[in-house]
Amino acid sequence: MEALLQLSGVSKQYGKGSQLFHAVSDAAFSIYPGETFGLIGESGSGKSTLGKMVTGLEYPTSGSLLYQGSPLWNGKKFNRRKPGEMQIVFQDPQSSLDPRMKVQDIILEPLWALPAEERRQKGSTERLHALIARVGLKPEHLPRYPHEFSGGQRQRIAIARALITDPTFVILDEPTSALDVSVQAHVLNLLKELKRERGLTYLFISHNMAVIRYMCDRMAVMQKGRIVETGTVEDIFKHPQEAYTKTLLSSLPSLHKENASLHA
Ligand SMILES: Nc1ncnc2c1ncn2[C@@H]1O[C@H](COP(=O)(O)OP(=O)(O)OP(=O)(O)O)[C@@H](O)[C@H]1O
Repeated sequence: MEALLQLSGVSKQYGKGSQLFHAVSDAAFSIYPGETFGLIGESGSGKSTLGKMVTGLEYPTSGSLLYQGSPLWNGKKFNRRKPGEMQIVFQDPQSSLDPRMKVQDIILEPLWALPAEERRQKGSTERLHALIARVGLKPEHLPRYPHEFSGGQRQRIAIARALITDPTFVILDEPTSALDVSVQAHVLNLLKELKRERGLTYLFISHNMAVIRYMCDRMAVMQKGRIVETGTVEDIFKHPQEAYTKTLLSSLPSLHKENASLHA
């Protein structure tokens, strides 16, 4: 099967000279259609930077990124190919949703990148109402502002916003880390259902092993900008090869409450 996304030798450096900082070094992995690929590592390990490079929010310093076999990045320019095909959901819906915009405008905003006819079709009232109902929102929520909602509801708004373009590939960057544990489980289950219903492929970024185990098929472990281990979630949980992965796994027992709520 052809990879949906294939990274090789992807690096990102910030600063120059004595300030030079290697945020991501030589990252390589492939994500196949229909899978959820997890990226785990502690804070500052470079996960978000990698996610941003995949979507063109940050440009790599070097390396190759292929989407369905075609380069996303040619060394100078990011080639978005089909607008809206790739979307991202960020960790903190409080800061990722524009507080001055109404929910309806926030959800419809990504459609402005599409050609007029497609924008009209995908932005129809019928489709918008069906989508918000699917993520657990109501039509009366549409004229309101983000601050009027709870954290979980705001993340549902962010999910609707990501899905309005009918993407193939969605990057979920710590999508539930800012939420209460009980709300987390609901949002994770919603993401799982949406993936099944829409045939989505996910890159799921998290620092939480329990969440990665619940959500992902395969995973990569990142430490200080480098990918130190890649494999199926089952293999890595049963037979971690790297000391760093073992350390991440050893933090799991303290997360048993989170696990319990995930499986509730
Ligand atoms: N624009 C920037 N300029 C300089 N350094 C940056 C920039 N963006 C990120 N970094 C640094 O790169 C490193 C990796 O950051 P990144 O946000 O990718 O890590 P992360 O694993 O996603 O962590 P977190 O979960 O805390 O977001 C961090 O040390 C960060 O300070």
